[in-house]
Amino acid sequence: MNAPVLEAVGIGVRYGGVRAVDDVGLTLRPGEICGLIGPNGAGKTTLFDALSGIRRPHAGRILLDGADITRRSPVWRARHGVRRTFQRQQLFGRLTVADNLLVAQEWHGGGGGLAADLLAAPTRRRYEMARRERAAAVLHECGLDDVGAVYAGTLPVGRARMVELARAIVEPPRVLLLDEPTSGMTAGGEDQPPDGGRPADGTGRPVPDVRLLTSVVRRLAEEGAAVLLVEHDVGFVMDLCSRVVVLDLGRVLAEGTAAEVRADPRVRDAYLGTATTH
Ligand SMILES: Nc1ncnc2c1ncn2[C@@H]1O[C@H](COP(=O)(O)OP(=O)(O)OP(=O)(O)O)[C@@H](O)[C@H]1O
Repeated sequence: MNAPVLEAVGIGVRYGGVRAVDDVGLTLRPGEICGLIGPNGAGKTTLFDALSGIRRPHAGRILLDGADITRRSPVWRARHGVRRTFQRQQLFGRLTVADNLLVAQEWHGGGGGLAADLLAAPTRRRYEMARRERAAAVLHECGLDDVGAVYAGTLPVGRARMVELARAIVEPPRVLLLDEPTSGMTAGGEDQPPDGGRPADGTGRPVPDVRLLTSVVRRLAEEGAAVLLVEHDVGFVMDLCSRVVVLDLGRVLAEGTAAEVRADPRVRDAYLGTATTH
């Protein structure tokens, strides 16, 4: 088994008296897609906040390639390949979709930063072209060809979520944390009218966002990224994830393959009885 890329050991996060995350351990290996499920308030987003550096845990350590990054900033983590999307979108609404990706490339180091600015003009142009090609390829893969010039704030929720994903992966991630990525996305069928530039399936209809998302996540994992996703759609999680971790009241209630977790009576009692199972 390959070495973990990201490890969380004994993580604890409190809000005043509330133990939102309590002694949680988690290991992510390159190439795996891991689901994080649990009832509302279980601590999933709080754990994401700790892993991505937005919230400092009061207990525990977070390791990237075995090195302690617990005190590193969110920007440092993003630059080192730990990327996330948010439950409530955080796009730059007054920038175009293409510019949202451009800004992410600068933040994530793909722009070359000051080093690129100081290089001779031909080298700088090569950087610039490579960067634009990567952005165009990711926009295409995410079904966003037709909205590159559109202001991100004007997009419907599902497509804005795809832009968030595109922004997180425009420079290749090592760890990708997706917080409820399918919420607001079309699953396909009659609710999704054809529109120009989007990839079409065999029937000529555009490929639904959820299917695009699935294929992007699988491609990233095949290329060695570790993916952790929070999702209330249990059917989606069970289909996509090789491993599932169940949180309840801030603690890990169960962990295993999708089949193991589904069969666990404690998980059924705490969560699956009430969850969405498409
Ligand atoms: N900013 C905050 N201040 C105080 N308490 C908070 C805050 N954010 C979350 N909590 C509490 O921490 C606990 C964990 O919340 P969290 O949002 O991490 O759960 P979750 O599993 O992501 O829930 P959901 O599925 O509803 O998004 C809950 O009891 C919640 O009320």
